[in-house]
Amino acid sequence: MSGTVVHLHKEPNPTPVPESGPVTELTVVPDPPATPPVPLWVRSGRAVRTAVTHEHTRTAARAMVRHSLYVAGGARIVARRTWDGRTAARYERMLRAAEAAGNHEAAAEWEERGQRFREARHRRRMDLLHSPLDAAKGVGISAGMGVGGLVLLGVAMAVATKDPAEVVTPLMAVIKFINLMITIVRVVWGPAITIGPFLALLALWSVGAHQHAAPQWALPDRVRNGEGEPITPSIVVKALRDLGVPALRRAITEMGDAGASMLSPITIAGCGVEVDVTLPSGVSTIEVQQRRRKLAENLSRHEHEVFITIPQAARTVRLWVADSGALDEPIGPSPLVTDETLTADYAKGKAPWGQDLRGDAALLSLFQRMLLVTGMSNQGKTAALRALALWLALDRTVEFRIADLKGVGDWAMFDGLATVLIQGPTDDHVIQATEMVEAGVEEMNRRIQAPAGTEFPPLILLVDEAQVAFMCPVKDEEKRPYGGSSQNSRYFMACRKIHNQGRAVNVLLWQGTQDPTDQNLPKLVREGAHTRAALALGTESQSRMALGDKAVNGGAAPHLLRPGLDKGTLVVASDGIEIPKGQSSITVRTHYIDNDTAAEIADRAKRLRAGVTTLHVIERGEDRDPLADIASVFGTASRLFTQDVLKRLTALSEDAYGTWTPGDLRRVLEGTGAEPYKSDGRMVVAHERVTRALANRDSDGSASASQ
Ligand SMILES: Nc1ncnc2c1ncn2[C@@H]1O[C@H](COP(=O)(O)OP(=O)(O)OP(=O)(O)O)[C@@H](O)[C@H]1O
Repeated sequence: MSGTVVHLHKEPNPTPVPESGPVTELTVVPDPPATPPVPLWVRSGRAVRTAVTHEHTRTAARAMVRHSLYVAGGARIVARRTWDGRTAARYERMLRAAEAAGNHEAAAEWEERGQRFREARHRRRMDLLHSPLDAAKGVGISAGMGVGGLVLLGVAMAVATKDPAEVVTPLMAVIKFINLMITIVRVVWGPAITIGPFLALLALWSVGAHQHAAPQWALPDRVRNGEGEPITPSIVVKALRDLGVPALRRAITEMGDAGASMLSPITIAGCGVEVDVTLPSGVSTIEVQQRRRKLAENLSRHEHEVFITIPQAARTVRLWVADSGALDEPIGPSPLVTDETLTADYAKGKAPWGQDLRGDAALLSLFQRMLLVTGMSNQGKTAALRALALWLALDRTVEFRIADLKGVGDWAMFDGLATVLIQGPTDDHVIQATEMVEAGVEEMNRRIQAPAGTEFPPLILLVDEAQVAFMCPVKDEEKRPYGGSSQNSRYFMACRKIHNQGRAVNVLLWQGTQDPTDQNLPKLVREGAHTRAALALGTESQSRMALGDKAVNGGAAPHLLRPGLDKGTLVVASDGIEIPKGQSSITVRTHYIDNDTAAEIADRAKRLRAGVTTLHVIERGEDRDPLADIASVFGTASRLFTQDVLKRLTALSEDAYGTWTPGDLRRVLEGTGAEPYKSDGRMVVAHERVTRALANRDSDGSASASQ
């Protein structure tokens, strides 16, 4: 017993090791108890089940059923074809199809054709009534003429050979020939009778196999899952029939094979095919559009590989179906990368942004268009926006002022290229970005007031991650919020002003924003953009915010792009890009330009310019104390004209007061008791009143501070 025990504790007094060395103790491990044998019937059952359910068995069974059914299916097809050929069934079917599709013109035409067919058939049948007599007569005459001819030939031979027996020689030769024929037929007939049915079955099998005339489950895997299957009219019609729209199903069932008359010719379009479907009456385009996933599955495609748009023709949907997997292939590099000599032209040029689904270059005109790019996080919004900016930067007349409210260096390459570059997500950065856009508004106003015909270089105010600005809770000293969308929200109002009037004087706002909501992208701002583009979004309502109702009603569906997989793919609604007639949007797969390459392109753009000094922090008014500054510019004067106050303030700080107007001065002095007033017909400011206002404010401030 002790031999089978394994001690888990250390031996307190280890046995002394004999001098000859340690003794190895062997432990006897008992055999595990023998499992009772599984009864034979259970084992046989298991073996049978494994054999029956094995993939090879199933494939073989499927093949057997399939090939048998091909023969039956082939027979059905041949019978129908024969029936169609001999009766007016085809015309009836086409007539029903045209009626089901609501195409009464075509229905009338098919009815007329059917009528003509029946008349011709009637004539043939009537002819057939007289024909046995005519045929018998014909046979009699030709036989008589044949025998006569042969006898004449025999007579000629008899005269020539002087042998009267020759008269019947030609006749006998023909009789022998007929006899030979009968013998041949007799020999061949037996085997033909035996082989004939097999050949007929083979022919039927071949027709059935060609048409895949077997139930879906019995077809080979390749055909069953439709992988890589080309899109044919019958596949499209079947996909539409099984879409789950009862009216469509009924109409197509009534049409039978003639359902294909709903389709335009299927044409190759880029890495897929395109087909227009004229829907039967009673089926609306929206019903098809809403079932995109089902339609895609019926066509053996993924949802993102089928696009449904509404062209101009009434009751018509346009389907674009990608070749299986083609959309997952990357598109080539941007021409900005491959062509180092590329330059841009703001007014006449178009940015090479990517490719549309047809594989054609997607070129976007940026001329006098406000831009809005939205999308879920990390889908390529910044990259898409930056690609446009990089192209436009190759036009040396364009000035950029950029606020990147994420600030992780995505726009760092614009340092030395943009005149303003704000990078960071804090409230301070939002304040700076707001002031950048407000300065743009001032520039816009200056331009609007310039003499007519003045040319203005393009000024692009670019705010990436603009939602940060809209959501900023900070208020300025006049209690005006920087964020929000109220009438006194500073960022919002500045954007609206640029949207309203900036276009004509080339002051343009480009914004990139994430996950749009009514709060982080107010309606008026999103609708102010002329070019709206969206990467993958979460919901249809976001798509509506991003692109507008019109685009989404017309089939734009960025919410159906696959987050993560469709990075860089945008749905674009703009008149700056060529959109197929009748469509309201276009899907563009953009070229990706990474940070390093972007920096190289930015360097090229910098070389085109004489050297730009980038301002990183905007000199802000509130860093100074306007009232104290006004008080300080009087010197010994008791009062000054408002114009002189402004001049002296500008001399004090060009950045803070260089753009001030008398209105700004009035705004600061309003309510202080030191407002400008008229003296001898000119507006003046009194030194003593300003000093008093400053003293009052300071004492108020200290009073409130001491409370
Ligand atoms: N056109 C494109 N093709 C392929 N991949 C792309 C494309 N554009 C962007 N990507 C990929 O997506 C990643 C994120 O891009 P980007 O930073 O532009 O997204 P974003 O939407 O601005 O992100 P976020 O706003 O959340 O910071 C890139 O690092 C890149 O890998």
